[in-house]
This record gives sequence, structure tokens and C-alpha cells, in this order.
Amino acid sequence: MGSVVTVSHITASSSAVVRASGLTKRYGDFTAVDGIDFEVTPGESFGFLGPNGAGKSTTMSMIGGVSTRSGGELSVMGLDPDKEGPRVRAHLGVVPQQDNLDEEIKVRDNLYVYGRYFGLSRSYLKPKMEELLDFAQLTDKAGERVDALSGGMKRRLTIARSLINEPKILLLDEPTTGLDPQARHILWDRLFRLKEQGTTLLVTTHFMDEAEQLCDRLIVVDAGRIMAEGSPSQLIRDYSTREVLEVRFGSAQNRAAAQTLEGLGDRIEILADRVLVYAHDGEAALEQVIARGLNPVSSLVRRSSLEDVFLRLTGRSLVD
Ligand SMILES: Nc1ncnc2c1ncn2[C@@H]1O[C@H](COP(=O)(O)OP(=O)(O)OP(=O)(O)O)[C@@H](O)[C@H]1O
Repeated sequence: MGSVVTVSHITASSSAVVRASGLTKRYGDFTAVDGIDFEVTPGESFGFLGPNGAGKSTTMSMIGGVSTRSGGELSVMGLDPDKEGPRVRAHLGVVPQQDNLDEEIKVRDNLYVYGRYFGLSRSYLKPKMEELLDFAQLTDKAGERVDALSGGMKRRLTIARSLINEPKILLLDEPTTGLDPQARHILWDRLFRLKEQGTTLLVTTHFMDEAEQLCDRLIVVDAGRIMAEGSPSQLIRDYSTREVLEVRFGSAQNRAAAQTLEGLGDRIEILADRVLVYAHDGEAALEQVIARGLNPVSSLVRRSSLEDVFLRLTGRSLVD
């Protein structure tokens, strides 16, 4: 579909902890981040939602001062990450996409070694490690080697480790990719706690449910550009209908059926395995489908999600 969408520019606020304006990253001829503007206010949970390759990790790397920008402005706690990397990093906790724990040493020792690397004193670290182990629900695993932990536990340990210097801002790159549903919920709960304590969270994700759960506000990114910005509910209100009717007619018949459905609801999307009818009342739309002489193999009415927003903005599914 590829519709053109006007992005509302965010008013500059003096209290922003992260501010990007025209932020750009090029790798040779390729532009990974293409002049994006956003601001993150203290204590909020701000998301970057987009598919693989959208430029989310690259943006995080620039914020963290590990990748220099090619253009535009960027400030983190009022500092330029390209010029004052160490001072910026002192405010940040970083949870990378892949856990990079020391697998062969014990859980508690991972925290200790990291803290010492940060230059923190033994007397500071001793109680801090216990507090973080408790926070990560790993106290009873403290004496075990990391390679004996589950994926969810490792992720929580990586988060605990990133908190060792009491950062004001936590950068989380795809925090729950690869975790099972239960492990994801435990992790989200820990992140809610951090937010309650006033930590600002910057989260990249390609999971729409994660963005809906975790983020107060987010930007939808695709191919290095911002497609839309707002709270999850605002985005759904602005770019989708209240409900969506999903109907399946058998893969060979979806396209022909969709033609019969033309004009139904606000709009129709044909996916490989189903047809989506965007309507404020999904049940009423289903009655219309049947009234038009169609007989779906299955049907489902659900509320709109950020996945629908992404589909509307890009004509593609987030999980393609
Ligand atoms: N060092 C690099 N050299 C060249 N191209 C790069 C480099 N790092 C990233 N890219 C490219 O930049 C684009 C954005 O990558 P980035 O990792 O930021 O995307 P992403 O949205 O975080 O997706 P993912 O979840 O897959 O990491 C991709 O096309 C990627 O191949």
C-alpha cells in the first residue's frame, strides 16, 4: 500500500533526557537512519517499533556513544555522545540485543566483575549486588554458573548488571526476543518496577504486544524513517479502526473473496492466509460478509493492535 503519512513534529522541550534532530547514520552509500527527530522525557518508557533492519539498534548505538552519527543533532542528558562518550555512558545502562555475560563464571561474580570494570568500590558493590540479585529474582542462583541459567534468567541478569551504576536511562535492545511467554511477563514486570522508580526506558522491539505493554510513547520506524509517533492507543485510534474482522476463505479464494467484500468497513487488507476487514463493529461486518453470499472457513473479531498500525503505514506486516 505504502501510503504517505505526515509525521507531527514534536515540540522541543527543555526537560528532554534524549533529544534527536535530523539524526542520520550512513554506512557508505547506505542510509540506516535517515534524519529522525524525537525527544524522550524523564521517567517515560519510549519505544522504537519496527521490523528487522529498520535502524533501531543503530539509533541505540548512537545514543550509547558507541557509533558516531553521520549527521543531525543528538543530546543525551544535555551531552553530545560523540564528544563526551564516557560522561554519557555514566548515565546509561545498556542491555544489548544479545546477552554478553561471562558464561563461565558465577552469577554474582558477573555483577562484581562488571562493577569493578566500571570502577565501583568493593564496599559499594557488596550490598548493591545483593539488591540487584533480589531485583532480578536470582538470589538463589547467585552461586551458579551463568551457563546453567535459562534464557529468561540470563536476560534478567543482563538487566541487573546494566543497573550496577544506578543509571538514569536504560537502553533495552529487543529485551524479550527469544524468550517464552512466561519469561517475557516476568521481565516486563521487572521493567515496570524500574519505571516506577523513575528510570527512563528506551526500548527497541519488533513485537507489537511488547510495545503496547511497555511503552508510554513510541515511534514507528521503517527503513530508517519515522512513520508515526504517539502513545499506543493514540496510534491505534489514528491509524486503525476499533475492531478488525479476520476471515479465512482458503488460500486460493482469499483474493476473490476480498473483491466481493469491497466497500465493507473502512478498508480491507489481503494477507497470504486471511483477509482483514477494518471496521468499528466487527460482528456487524461479519454479518455483511455472510449477507454477500460468502462462507468463510473461519472468522475472528479482535481489537486493533499496533500490528494493524504498521500494516496501514507500510503495507507490510511487522513479522514478515
Ligand atoms: N556496521 C554496519 N555496516 C553496514 N550496514 C549496517 C551496519 N550495521 C547495521 N547496518 C545496516 O543498517 C540497517 C539497520 O540495522 P539495525 O541493526 O539498526 O536495524 P534494527 O532495526 O535494529 O533491526 P534488527 O532488529 O535486525 O537489529 C540494516 O539494513 C543493517 O544491515
